[in-house]
Amino acid sequence: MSPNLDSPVQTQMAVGLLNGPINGEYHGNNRTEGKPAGKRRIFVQTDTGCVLGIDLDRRDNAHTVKRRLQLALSIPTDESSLTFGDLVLKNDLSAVRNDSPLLLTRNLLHRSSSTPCLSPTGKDLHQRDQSGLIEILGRSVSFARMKQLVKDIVKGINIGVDPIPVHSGLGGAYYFRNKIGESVAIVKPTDEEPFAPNNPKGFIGKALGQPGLKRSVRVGETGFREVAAYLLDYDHFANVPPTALVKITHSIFNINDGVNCNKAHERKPVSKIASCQQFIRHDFDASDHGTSSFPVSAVHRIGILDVRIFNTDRHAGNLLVRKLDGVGGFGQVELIPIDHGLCLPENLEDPYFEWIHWPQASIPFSEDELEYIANLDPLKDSEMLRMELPMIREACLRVLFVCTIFLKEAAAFGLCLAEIGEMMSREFRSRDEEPSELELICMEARRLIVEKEVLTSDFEAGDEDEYQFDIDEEDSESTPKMADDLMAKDPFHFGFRGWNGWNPLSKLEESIEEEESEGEEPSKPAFAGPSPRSQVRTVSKLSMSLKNTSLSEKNPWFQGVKLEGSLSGQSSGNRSANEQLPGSASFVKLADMSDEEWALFLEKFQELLYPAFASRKSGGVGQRQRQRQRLGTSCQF
Ligand SMILES: Nc1ncnc2c1ncn2[C@@H]1O[C@H](COP(=O)(O)OP(=O)(O)OP(=O)(O)O)[C@@H](O)[C@H]1O
Repeated sequence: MSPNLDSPVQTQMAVGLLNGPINGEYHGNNRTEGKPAGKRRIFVQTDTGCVLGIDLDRRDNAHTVKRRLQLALSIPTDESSLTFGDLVLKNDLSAVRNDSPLLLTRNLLHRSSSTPCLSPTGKDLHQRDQSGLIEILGRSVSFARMKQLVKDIVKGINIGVDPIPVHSGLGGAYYFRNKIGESVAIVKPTDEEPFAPNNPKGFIGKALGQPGLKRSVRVGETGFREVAAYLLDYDHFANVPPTALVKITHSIFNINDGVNCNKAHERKPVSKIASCQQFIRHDFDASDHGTSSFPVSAVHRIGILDVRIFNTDRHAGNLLVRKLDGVGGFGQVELIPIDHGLCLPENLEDPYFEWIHWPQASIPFSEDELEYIANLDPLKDSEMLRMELPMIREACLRVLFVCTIFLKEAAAFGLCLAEIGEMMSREFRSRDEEPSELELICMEARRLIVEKEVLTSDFEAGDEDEYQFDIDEEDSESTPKMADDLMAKDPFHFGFRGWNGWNPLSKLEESIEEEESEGEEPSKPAFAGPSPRSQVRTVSKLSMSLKNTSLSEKNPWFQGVKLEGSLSGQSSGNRSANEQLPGSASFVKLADMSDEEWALFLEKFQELLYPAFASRKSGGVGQRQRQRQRLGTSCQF
């Protein structure tokens, strides 16, 4: 078959397991144990959703994989890129582990959201597919429960119990059942997410890997986030149902024909990468019921998880409620958090915490909760996720890092869940979205490290006079053109320099004394290292003051930056998969810092927290009473 990427292909065949060029051997489900050293099996998903299993041996590299895909899918090797999380695989495949899902994207000229999902060619591929109906991708001990679940589903499928499509929600989802017809799992294929090519509900138009419903979460990447939330929920603290990433084959799944997105009429078994979560019997969700019966501890535990993972989609529909009356619960209920596909975004944006105004969230954390929070270790969390979900992007892990530190310090300081959630949430003033206090702290930390770098390099070069001259020139003679140039060079630095002669520090100095005498003596900071209080008070007050100032009013450049997304759209000489995400309306980017800058950033970030919390506490009542004009950004429709 000659390559014709624009022709509609109406049918989709089951996954082909492409063996090595010289009769590579496949070892069924006994993957790692049965394989000779160096053998791995990977799953390659095209940007239109098609999934192919490929056995690799030591000699394979990205080029040989693409060659084999070219034979199967007729995509010329020079017109496609193979990516694995952040990595564009040029040649070396050593970072790719057994059972990893890779993404094959066609280069722009040949990529179109209307391009159909190409079928693997050749009947023998189909016939050689020896992989099981459902295979768990990953080997965490946390998936033990999932193994039994998979067995139950396979038994159901084998005796002809069909899955049931889920009608609610925007994405494709299916209840898979056991042999007696009970729903035991909800399966959400990654290529049926909102906007993904095979979405069954009409929300299509993007290829896998492009920004999705939330701009900081790419299409096709919600599945591993669901798993990340489960894996991070140590000790089942927040009650996230067991969840795993699976490769699953069934004819129920949806394939759009790629031209006008009609469903293919002929249903054939098709393989998908999907999240698979245990089905939890429940009575209603939190949107159907008053929240007063919700246990304080359940709200706290879910809130703690949401803060750690920066959940942008905790709407009431994503909290299942189960009555405990049957077992002597007397009106008590259990909460089950679901749908974590929009957590761990690649940038800080606006989270959505439904619980933020529930009275439970204003009750102080219990001793147990404080102990759980104190024991959280973002370094360990990141290592664990890298190990279990190797496709996870570093940008997501940095968000996890920042949020976990923020939570730990805030809880140790004595803030309650509602206060923490509010500090992480953006506000809308005069129809402008403004950065959250958390974002302002991050922006300030970035500014400080840039400033430190500039000072260090200038000090080393011994040209203090010249530096002073530069500053003066910037301050007095900035024009839009110059501002663009400066932003391109150093957006954070410039963004917080005095604007149009207005120096926020002069205002701030006046209020420091007042506030100190008014406020209670705050508790000790939880972070180790030198007390940052005196050093950082001024800069932190700058952030807090900015929070109470309309940024776009004071700083015309700021608004421009936000609209253009320049803050998040920097590029570097090194091409990485990360760069494919276009600048979004984020105020601060974490992913573009080098390791050294990141370490410095975390140090500055931590230093800035204590004064920020103190400021929050001292102005807390007024702040909380202020009417917050929040526009819902959850994804519930
Ligand atoms: N683990 C579960 N157990 C039982 N029911 C579930 C579970 N997960 C999801 N559901 C049900 O399936 C519905 C759709 O699931 P979910 O909200 O996760 O899908 P979605 O497409 O991501 O939805 P949304 O567009 O609201 O984000 C839910 O409203 C809920 O009723």
